[in-house]
Amino acid sequence: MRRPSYRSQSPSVRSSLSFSNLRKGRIRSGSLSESSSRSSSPIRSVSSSSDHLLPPPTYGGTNRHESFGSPRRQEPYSGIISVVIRLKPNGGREMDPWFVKDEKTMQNADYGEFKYDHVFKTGCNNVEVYSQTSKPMIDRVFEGLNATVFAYGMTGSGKTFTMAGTDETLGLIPLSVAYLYSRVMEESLQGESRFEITVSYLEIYNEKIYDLLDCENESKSTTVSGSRMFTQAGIRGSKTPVELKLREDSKYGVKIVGLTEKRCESSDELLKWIRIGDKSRKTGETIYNTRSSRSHAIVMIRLTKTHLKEGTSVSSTLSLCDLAGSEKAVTHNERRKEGAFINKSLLALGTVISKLSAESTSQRNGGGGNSPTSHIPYRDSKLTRILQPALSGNGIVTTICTIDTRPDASSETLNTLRFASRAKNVSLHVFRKPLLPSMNITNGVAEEKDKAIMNLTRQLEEQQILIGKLRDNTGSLPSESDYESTGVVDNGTSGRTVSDPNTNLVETENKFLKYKLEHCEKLLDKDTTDLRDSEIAEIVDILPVEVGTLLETKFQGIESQLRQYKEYTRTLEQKLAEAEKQLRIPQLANIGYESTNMTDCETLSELRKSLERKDRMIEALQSALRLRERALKPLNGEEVIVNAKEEFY
Ligand SMILES: Nc1ncnc2c1ncn2[C@@H]1O[C@H](COP(=O)(O)OP(=O)(O)OP(=O)(O)O)[C@@H](O)[C@H]1O
Repeated sequence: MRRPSYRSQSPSVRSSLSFSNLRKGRIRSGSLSESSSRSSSPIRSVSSSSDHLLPPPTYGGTNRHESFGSPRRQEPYSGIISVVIRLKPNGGREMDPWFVKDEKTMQNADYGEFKYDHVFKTGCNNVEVYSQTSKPMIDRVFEGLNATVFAYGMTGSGKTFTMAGTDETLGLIPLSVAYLYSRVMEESLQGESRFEITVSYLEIYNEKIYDLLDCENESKSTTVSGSRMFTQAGIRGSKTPVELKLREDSKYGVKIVGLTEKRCESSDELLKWIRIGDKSRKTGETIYNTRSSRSHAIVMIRLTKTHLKEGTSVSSTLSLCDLAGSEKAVTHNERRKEGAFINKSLLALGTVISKLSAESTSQRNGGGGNSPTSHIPYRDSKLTRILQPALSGNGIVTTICTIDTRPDASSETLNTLRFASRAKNVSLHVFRKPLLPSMNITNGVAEEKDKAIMNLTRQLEEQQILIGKLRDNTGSLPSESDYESTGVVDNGTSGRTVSDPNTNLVETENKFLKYKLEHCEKLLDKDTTDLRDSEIAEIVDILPVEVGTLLETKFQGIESQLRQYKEYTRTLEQKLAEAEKQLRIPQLANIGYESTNMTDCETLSELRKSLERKDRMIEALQSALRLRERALKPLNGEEVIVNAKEEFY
C-alpha cells in the first residue's frame, strides 16, 4: 500500500508541539488553543483536542487499568493481552463467510463464534481504532509502563493501513505521536515535569534485524547515487545494511546492540524519522497486496518523565509494530524466501502465544502455569525475542488482528482469529518501573552514560573471569618469568613426540593470545568504542562527581589489565622473533622437524595476525583513557591529554 507522507501535517504540529520551546517556557497555554483552532489537519485536531474528540476506552468489559491506582504505587498490573479485530472493507458483499455479530463477536457458520475485546466493523476509521487501542495505552506510558501495540494478520488485510495509514488517513503511529506530544505539552505547562522523547525504528527482514534510522548509511547511499537508491522492492540499492545483534540485558531484558535512538523535540521531528525509516523498509508485491511489507517493522518511542520537585525520573517505551503478513506459498523466488521467513517467525509468535495462553489457563485453574521454569520458546525467532519483554510482563500489550472476510481468504482469517483467541487468553502481570533518581535519566545522553558504566563494569567482570580461567589452565597468569622458563608444554594437539621448547611454547602462548584477543574484541562493544569525543564530552558534562570517581576506579582497573596485556604482547613479539629465527636454521630439518615445519609456519603466521590485531586493544585503551580524562576533568578542573598509542609502545 502507499505509505503516508506526514509532511502535510507538519507545519502546525511543529509550531505547537516542540518541547524545546516548552522547556524554555516559550509556549503559553493560549498559543496551544490558538494554533489548534487554526489547523484543520487530522493530526492537529487529535493532538490539540483529543479528549473531547475521542471517547474513553470501552473495550474489554472490565476496566483492566483500574488496578494501576496512583502512578506512584508499585503494584503489578494484572490483566490480559487486549485483542481487537479489524475488518478490511469488503465492498458491500453479503455472502462473506465471516461477519460481525456484535461489537465483541465474530461469527462463521462453520466455526461458530469468536469473542474479543472489540470488533471494528468495516466502516470504522483509524481514529476509532486508535482511540480504543493505542490512546489509552499512551496514558499508561505516562505512568511509567511499557506498552506494545502490534498489528497481526494475513497479507493485504490492512495492518499497514491501520498502523501507518495513508496520505489521506492517518494511522495509529502518527495519531499516537500527536497524542503523546499533546500530553507532554499539557503536563509540561503545569511546570511539574520535564519530558524527553526518543525514537528508534527497526525492521526484521529474513530473520535479520536492521536499523531503519541508520543515517550514516543512508547518507552514504545518497552520496553514491546522487539521489536515494531504492530497488523496485524498496530496498536501499547502494548500501549493505548492517545486521544488528540482540543481547540479553539485565536492565532491558533483551537489547538490540547499536540501534539508533533519535531525540525528538517535536512530533514533526519524530514523524520525519519514521518517514525516513519507511523509505528503507522492504516491500514487494504479493497476490493480495501490490505493496506488501516484507518485514516486521517496530517503532519504539521512549518517553522519559522527570518529576522536577522530587528529582525522580521514569522511562517507558511505546512500541508500535506492523508485522509482515502471513501468506500462502508464492511463485516468485524472492517473495517465496521472504514468505518462508515471515511465516516461520509468525509461527514462532503463534507458538509463544499458545504456550503463554496454555499456562495462563492452567494458572487460572490453580495449576502451576507461568512458573519461571516453564519453557516459552522466545528464542525461536528474532520477532519473539524482541517481543519477549512485552509478552513476559514488561509492559501492557494490545494486538490488532486485521482480517479479510472474503471467501478465498477464509482459512487465513480462521488462523488469524485463532491466534487472536489465544492471545486474548494470555495473562500479564506487569510491574511499573521504579522511579529513579533523576540524575540517572536527565537527558538523552543519560542512556549513553549508563551504557558506558555498564560496559565498563561488564568488561571488568569478564576480565576477572578470563583471568580466573587462564589461571585454571596455566596455574598462573603468564608473566615475564614464565617466558624465561624452558619447560616443555605439550597440549596433546600437535601429535608430536619430539618436544620442542620454542615451538610448543609459542603454540601454547599463541592459543592464549588468540583467546585473549577474541575476548578483547568481544569486550570492544560497539557501544563503547564508537563513542565520539563529543559524545563523551556530553556524557561527562552531566556526570556527578561520585560517578566520576567511580569511573576513575574502574578505569584504573582496566588500565592495569591492559598493561598486563601490553607486557604479554611485547614478550610474545620477542618470542615470535626468536621462533622465526630458529625456523630459519637449516639444522632443525635434521632433527625431525621436517614434518612440523608447515604447522610451525602456520602457527607463526597466525601469531603474527593476532599481534596485528592488538591495534584494537590500543583503541580500547585509548577510548578508556579518553573517557577517564574527560571524567577527571570535572574533578581536576583541567584536561590531561594522554596518547594511549604512544604509551602502549
Ligand atoms: N480498513 C481499510 N480501509 C480502507 N482500505 C484498506 C483498509 N485495510 C486495508 N486497506 C487497503 O488494502 C490494501 C492492503 O492494505 P495493507 O497494505 O495495509 O495490508 P497489510 O496487511 O499491511 O499487508 P502486508 O502484510 O502484505 O504488508 C491497501 O491498499 C490499503 O489501503
